[in-house]
Amino acid sequence: MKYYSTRDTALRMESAEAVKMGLSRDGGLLTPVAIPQIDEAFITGLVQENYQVRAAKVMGLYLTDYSYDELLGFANNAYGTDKYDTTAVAPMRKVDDNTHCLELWHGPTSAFKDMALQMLPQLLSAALKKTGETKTACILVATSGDTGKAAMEGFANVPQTKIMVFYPQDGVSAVQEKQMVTQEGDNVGVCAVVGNFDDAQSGVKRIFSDETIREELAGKGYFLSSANSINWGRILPQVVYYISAYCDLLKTGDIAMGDKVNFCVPTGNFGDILAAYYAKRMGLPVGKLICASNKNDVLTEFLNTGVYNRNRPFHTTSSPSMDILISSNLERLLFDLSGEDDALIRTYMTALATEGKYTVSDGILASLKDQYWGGYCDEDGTFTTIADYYKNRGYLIDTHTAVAVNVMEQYRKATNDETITVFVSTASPYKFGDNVLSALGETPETDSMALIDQMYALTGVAVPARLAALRGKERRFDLSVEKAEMDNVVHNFLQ
Ligand SMILES: N[C@@H](CCOP(=O)(O)O)C(=O)O
Repeated sequence: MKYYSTRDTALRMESAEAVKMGLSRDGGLLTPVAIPQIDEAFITGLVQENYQVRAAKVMGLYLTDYSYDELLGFANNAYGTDKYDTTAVAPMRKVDDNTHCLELWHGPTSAFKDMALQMLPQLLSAALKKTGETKTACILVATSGDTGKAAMEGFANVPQTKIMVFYPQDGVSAVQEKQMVTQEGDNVGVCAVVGNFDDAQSGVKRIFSDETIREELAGKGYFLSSANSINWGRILPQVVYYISAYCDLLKTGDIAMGDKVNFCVPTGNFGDILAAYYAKRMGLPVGKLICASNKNDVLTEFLNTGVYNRNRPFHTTSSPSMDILISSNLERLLFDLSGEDDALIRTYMTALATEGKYTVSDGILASLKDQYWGGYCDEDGTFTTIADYYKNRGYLIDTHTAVAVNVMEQYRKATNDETITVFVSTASPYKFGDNVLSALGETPETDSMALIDQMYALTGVAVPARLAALRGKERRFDLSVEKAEMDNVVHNFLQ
């Protein structure tokens, strides 16, 4: 399988090269030139397999310069019980006959990002060998809370890599910050940015596209790469869990082969719901993709009107990982829906960069509406949903998951669609204890570990071991910079 750029379809490279680069030099996203197709026999063949085998088989369709044994080895390393608190890896929880939850936070950092970021470092290390790379990869990450920790956890002490994470200074939860600033490893760095996630992400993209910086770094023996979902090696492992969820529903008899399933995904950077779209495009029987946003409703408006307009207030919410107004992965979706029209994508992305908005064609808008339904949930809705799920169903969910549940219910009300719907649970409630406790009517503690204790005392829900182990960990990083200083941070990090 070859890869090209959403902004240049003349480009060609192998998957190892695409994983290594992370982002195309032209600013576009590296994307497979074709979407492999799966049929009922392929899905049936996965049903009795464990998650690791499912991952190796699905990923092998795209990563044709990696062997099956290699991918299976990576999957065994990524998803073993030393990392995950359940052998199911991505377990399904039945909520009622029409509703299931795909829990993606059983990994080492208690967020869905682990599903890809326990895999990506292995794909990248292998890519360095496959491409004969002698330089060290400097992985730059922008995070609104979850990706940063998961990326550092995956890349800590991985040879021939260094990783620097930028997060918005006042834009992550207390537990997320504690996880990041206490990260161990000789090759990791963390820095707060005065600003929001979009500032951090734009800063990282600016460094990526600066040829002078690239040349300077090359002179020091480094090249830049990414662990954000702009890297194809992040999206692909996420495709796996949608196919796996379908297999699990077949296994339990909740659906029959060919039955359609909706997925409702809480969305910020558009990576997770894009992975569901790829699963559908591969031939998985999927109905609607329900795109759930928080008060930052740029995607909801876009899916309803075809106008993407980031010129709006940026809201800091109780679901900080979704506080994003520039959803990077939308570019891959538009590329696919436009019939791989790289010139059109360049036009849209230039307009986004210069005017902060673009409007898609009527044809693309019609396809968007056919595939997606977009809705958003404000803070009251988020809190009410957490309280309702806990009190009436005994299910403690985090703020991001609550946004998904709330929007799923809005969708059902608006459409009367009774298709079985899987909502995606992206993080443990313990990562967002202050807001979850407030939703349950409690006055939250301020310290991150006290919050964990308080939630456990109230609910008795098991605390993820790696979060409990944060207690007493010393802060290693306390750097904070203006966004214009991010280049210097990278330079200093690589001295
Ligand atoms: N929600 C993310 C933001 C970055 O998203 P990514 O999927 O592109 O890595 C976070 O928690 O950091």
